[in-house]
Amino acid sequence: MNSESMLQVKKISAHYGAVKALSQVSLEVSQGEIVCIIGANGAGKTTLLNVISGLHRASRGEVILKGGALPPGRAAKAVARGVVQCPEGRQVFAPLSVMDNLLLGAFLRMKKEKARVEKDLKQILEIFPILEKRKTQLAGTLSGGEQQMLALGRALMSRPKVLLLDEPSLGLAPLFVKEIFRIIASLPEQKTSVLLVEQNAHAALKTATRGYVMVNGRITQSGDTTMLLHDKQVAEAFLGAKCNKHANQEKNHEPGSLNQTGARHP
Ligand SMILES: Nc1ncnc2c1ncn2[C@@H]1O[C@H](COP(=O)(O)OP(=O)(O)OP(=O)(O)O)[C@@H](O)[C@H]1O
Repeated sequence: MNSESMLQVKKISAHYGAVKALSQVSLEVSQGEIVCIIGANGAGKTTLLNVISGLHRASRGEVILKGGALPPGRAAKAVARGVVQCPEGRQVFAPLSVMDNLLLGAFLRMKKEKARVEKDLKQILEIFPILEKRKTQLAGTLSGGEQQMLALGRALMSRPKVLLLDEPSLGLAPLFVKEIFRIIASLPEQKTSVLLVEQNAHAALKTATRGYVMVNGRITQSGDTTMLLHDKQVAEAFLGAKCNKHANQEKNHEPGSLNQTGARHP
């Protein structure tokens, strides 16, 4: 990693009763970096985001933001420190207008930074023209793609240091998917660090600079996304036939150097 570390996850284990969902998971995100986690259904990706955002308490390990530990299981504290999660399934406030949903994203900043919040609102409406068009419409009446834009816009209204994105492209039409990833790719310009969880592994690996592969609650591979995109195991497991073909063309590439130091994770 070549710049300042923003988020560090250190040896996190997490359980649901007797079920172990995460085992010794460690990862790092630098300032203004986009990092993705890819993995099959049930691999533990959402659980990891929930641990980072304080929604689920880990049984072991710690989450460090800019050098200081986040108190485990304290979601409000995590938000106040700048860690904001955009959950799977959008979860916008259906009976409120688009505008009110966006303003709720800036709830903690409203008293002290009113002028700044208004400026940010203007900027968000520029980034998401669809929300500008529908700003008085009730959020529950928006299409799925529009709700996803709103959820992302609302998260950005809090000016997060670290944005945790859980399946932002889930169930969206291709045009919306393209637009969502275009916006995500632009976030480092605002110095926002992004940890992106996606089933659409190809789009995630194209958008992020580094990636982690999660299998059964463990990180099994990590490294530069260009490398992961060309890794045979990743291609076979997550990228489908089209990319398999691409990966097979690179038969001589031995995927042995997948983390930053060139070693595969155990
Ligand atoms: N509330 C819960 N109670 C019990 N087990 C849970 C709970 N939530 C998740 N799990 C289990 O923990 C494991 C990890 O689930 P998690 O939702 O983190 O996976 P995921 O990688 O995000 O999956 P998906 O891509 O399908 O959303 C799974 O085996 C799941 O069944």
